[in-house]
Amino acid sequence: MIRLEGVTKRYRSAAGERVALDAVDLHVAKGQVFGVVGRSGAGKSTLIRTINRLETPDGGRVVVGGQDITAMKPAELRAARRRIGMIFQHFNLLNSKTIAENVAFPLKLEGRPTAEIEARTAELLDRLGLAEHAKKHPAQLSGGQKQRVGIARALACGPEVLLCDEATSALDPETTDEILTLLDGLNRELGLTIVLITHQMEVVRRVCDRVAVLKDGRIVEEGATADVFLHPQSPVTRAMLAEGEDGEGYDASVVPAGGRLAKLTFRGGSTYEPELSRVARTTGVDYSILSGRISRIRGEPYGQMVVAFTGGDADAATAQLTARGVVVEALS
Ligand SMILES: Nc1ncnc2c1ncn2[C@@H]1O[C@H](COP(=O)(O)OP(=O)(O)OP(=O)(O)O)[C@@H](O)[C@H]1O
Repeated sequence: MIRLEGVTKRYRSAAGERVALDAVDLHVAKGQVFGVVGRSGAGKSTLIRTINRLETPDGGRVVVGGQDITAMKPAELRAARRRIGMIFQHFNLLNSKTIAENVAFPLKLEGRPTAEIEARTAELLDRLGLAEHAKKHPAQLSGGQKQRVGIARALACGPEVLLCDEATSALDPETTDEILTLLDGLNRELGLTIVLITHQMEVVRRVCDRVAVLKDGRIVEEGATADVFLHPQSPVTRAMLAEGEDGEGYDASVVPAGGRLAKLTFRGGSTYEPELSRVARTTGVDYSILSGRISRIRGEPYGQMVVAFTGGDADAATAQLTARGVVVEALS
């Protein structure tokens, strides 16, 4: 659905030249929710803005729905942008217009008939739970309500792709959750392809099928969200994940002499199975749990824990756990 091929972007300023994107390749399949994470200055905003050409790359190509966005003339680009909605961190609503007028705005720009504009606007306001606010102005709404107006406006022309530029960064955790639930529903119900950029790993954990990690304008890691979260490869991914977690550390000094330390990852059905006690019974190992958590990544349950094995046959325990689909990583 979306393909970036060798996309490069440089900014020139008095301070010199800055490479914001360095030969980025990316593929987002139709119907996916794709997250791009990275630290401040990594190039996330620049990347997402190349998809609807709010930023024009210096090199490479951006192809959306088979069409090369980078090669388009202005009229073609205007037509292509109808298929690509966008929402923003600070909502970017028109403050002098009512909520209904904000939602109707893209349809008016397109010159759609008044009756159609009214019907479509009413439908969107209803869908996003904003009908009672139609005549209000943005200043009268909460942050979460304003973002829902932003989403309604972005959906007005029936896009296939929704770009979300730090869409929940200005919201409190509860409202963030509400907006993420909404985006998740739009993806599942309408098949909308969503690309979001964020510095919040929790946002990716909640809604993204795949994630790319950006550092200094380059993708340092990319994969299915569960794979990247449970087995991060790059230092920046590990650091960003560690920041969001409480009590993830463990005290290795408590490991009994001769004990073997391992990180165990359970996914899907095995998360709730008593695998450890089964294996302990048959191999005679004892285990102590040093840290652990059970959670979900885009709805899929997983468990991850650090354990110390002592006594019995630790090799057999590792082999049995692996055979049962548990990923065992030796830490000592
Ligand atoms: N218009 C501009 N002129 C000059 N430099 C820019 C411009 N826009 C971005 N940059 C620089 O390009 C780099 C990437 O910026 P970008 O905003 O894409 O990063 P980001 O990951 O979105 O960061 P943040 O999370 O802070 O928004 C940064 O070093 C930034 O200072």
